[in-house]
Amino acid sequence: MNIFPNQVYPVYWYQDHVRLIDQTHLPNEFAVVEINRSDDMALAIKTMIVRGAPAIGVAAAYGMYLGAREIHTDNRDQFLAQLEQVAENLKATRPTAVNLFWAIDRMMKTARQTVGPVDYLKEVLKETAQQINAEDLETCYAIGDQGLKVLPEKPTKLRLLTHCNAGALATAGYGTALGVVRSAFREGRLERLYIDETRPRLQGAKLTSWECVQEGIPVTLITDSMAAHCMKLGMVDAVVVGADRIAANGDAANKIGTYSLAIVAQAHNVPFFVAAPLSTVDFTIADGTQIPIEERDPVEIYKIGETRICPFGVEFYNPSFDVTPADLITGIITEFGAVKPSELVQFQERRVV
Ligand SMILES: CSC[C@H]1O[C@H](OP(=O)(O)O)[C@H](O)[C@@H]1O
Repeated sequence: MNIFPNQVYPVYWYQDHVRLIDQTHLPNEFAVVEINRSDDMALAIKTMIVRGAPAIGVAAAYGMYLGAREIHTDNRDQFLAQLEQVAENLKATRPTAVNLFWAIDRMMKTARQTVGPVDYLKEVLKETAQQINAEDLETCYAIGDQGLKVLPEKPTKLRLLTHCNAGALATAGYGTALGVVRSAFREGRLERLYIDETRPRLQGAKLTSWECVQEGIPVTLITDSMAAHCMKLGMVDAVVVGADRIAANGDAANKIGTYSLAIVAQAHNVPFFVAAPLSTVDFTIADGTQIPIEERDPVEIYKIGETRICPFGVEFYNPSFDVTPADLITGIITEFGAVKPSELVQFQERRVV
């Protein structure tokens, strides 16, 4: 159940187009962009106007419908062949979050399995994208409440720490890791949320802080390098983060800096939870070594705003994600329950594609 009056929805259908909150403008400007074409949706995903594994899955699903709408043929085989091209264009946007591929594959499967004229296929694709959107919101509510069951029982009011943004802005709404935080806050079980700023794109500082301030959730912003010190001082009762792709053994890819956070949490006996829907679990890969890691433009490192922070002449390395091994993860919180990483396989049959 959502009791937050200021809930935000980063991606949704409106009249005859898709609307996205432009997350590159937050927290200083709340801007909404209208997306009418599949190519524009692909660009919005690539440039992180919309970002966050489940959110880009929902966006890609709508991108598939927008692309279907642009195909002008009554021939089913020609329609499906052109829709496959739309799928490939959307898949080329970002490689790590499996939700993108899960949503696109679900849309393609729906098109192939639907009997009827092309116009009917288009209508079914629109309904499927809207269904994926609605399902993800319900999934986040469920993840939030499943997380409550595994958070430490003491202290009654917890001090949680999160990394990056796994909130409403990264999903269809409510959030995964931040969904657990919201559910804890709703039940009076949250003392404070510590937020890593999350260099280089600062999703923690810009997005997670913004979401929490909107809803009166008490937050403290720290730099990524402060997390170890905070845990050493006993300031954190548990860590809850999101994920972009989880392998069958429970290894989890998430925003760069998550792996080091998990090491520090283990060193200080702080429980470390990954919150994610089943659509984020990739059962086709055995472990995290097979998860593709996106590398982004180095400008994200060397510029803060318009200010260059380093001299010319240096090289850069900008991996956007890292992989936390399953043995550093206390539990994976899904919409069907929280499990040890090794127990994730029990949910494999419940992952809808
Ligand atoms: C709820 S998944 C959010 C996940 O996605 C973020 O990556 P990005 O901002 O690059 O899309 C980050 O890894 C979050 O944990």
